[in-house]
Amino acid sequence: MAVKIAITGFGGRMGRALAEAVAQSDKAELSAAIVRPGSSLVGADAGEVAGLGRNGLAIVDSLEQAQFDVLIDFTAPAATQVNAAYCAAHGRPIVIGTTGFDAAQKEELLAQAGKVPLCLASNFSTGVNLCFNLLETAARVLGDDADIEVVEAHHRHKVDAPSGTALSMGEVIAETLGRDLEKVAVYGREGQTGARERDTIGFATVRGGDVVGDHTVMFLADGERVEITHKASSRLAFARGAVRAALWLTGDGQNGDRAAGHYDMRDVLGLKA
Ligand SMILES: NC(=O)C1=CN([C@@H]2O[C@H](COP(=O)(O)OP(=O)(O)OC[C@H]3O[C@@H](n4cnc5c(N)ncnc54)[C@H](OP(=O)(O)O)[C@@H]3O)[C@@H](O)[C@H]2O)C=CC1
Ligand SMILES: O=C(O)C1=N[C@H](C(=O)O)C[C@H](O)C1
Repeated sequence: MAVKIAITGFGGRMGRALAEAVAQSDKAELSAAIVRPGSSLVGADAGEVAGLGRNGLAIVDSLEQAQFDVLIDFTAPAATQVNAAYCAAHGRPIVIGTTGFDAAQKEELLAQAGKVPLCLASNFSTGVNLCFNLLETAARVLGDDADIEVVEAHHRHKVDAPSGTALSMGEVIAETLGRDLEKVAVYGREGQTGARERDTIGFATVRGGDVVGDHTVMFLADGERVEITHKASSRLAFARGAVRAALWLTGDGQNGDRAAGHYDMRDVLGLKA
């Protein structure tokens, strides 16, 4: 039996990409498409809204009206909090791609992982998760001799900065080097900054056009530099990863749900040592 997937933020860029990724999977089916309460999309055909052709599923505006085995949520921090609490109260696994949480929001969100399996990742593409492992190696080999800078570029509509992925890259590097990212991060530079301090990790943000998501980490040493770059050219790269995570959380609908807990995409891909 196909795993029943519900998607919140259905009318958004990722909501539509997720619908396409679910349609491409032979192990999953779209069972609910949820939008903001009162949205003009309520009652519209989900397949048509996603550009996939009519599928007979009417869009709804609350999780109470949805039947599902697992929820995929790419919305905004406040909405994700509410949706995760609903899943925890109703024993449903949840995949979360939303970025831009502050520390308190993240702590509250992760408390739900005590009740249900929860997969939270700033980036669900296979390539970025591979990059996290490459960054660990690069940091181990070069980190003490190199200045480390993270540069990211995204489309003009993105509302949070730096991107969740850039922050995750910084966290992976800082953890590998035994540094505390909160203390060493430098977010943009302007004016009389003084010379660069060796242990800092810099972040630079570019916003514009239709860039799906570019990330480069530079390890800048004396006489040489290494750059690790990922460029997404389609949101399907994220959406397919999120569907894979949803199937993984439910044991592909065959083996029952995973144990309650906090997972990420590197768990799903088996990329953790
Ligand atoms: N982890 C990953 O791999 C990726 C993560 N992202 C993240 O996913 C999130 C969404 O990105 P994207 O699809 O581009 O953004 P969009 O703005 O296109 O979509 C967000 C959707 O969430 C809905 N939404 C926002 N707030 C609420 C609310 N309070 N209640 C109900 N619905 C709400 C919006 O509804 P409405 O239109 O009515 O406002 C919209 O449909 C971002 O945080 C982004 O950073 C994006 C790509 C990949
Ligand atoms: O908002 C986006 O578009 C993206 N957000 C994620 C992030 O903040 O890292 C992932 C991806 O880069 C696209």
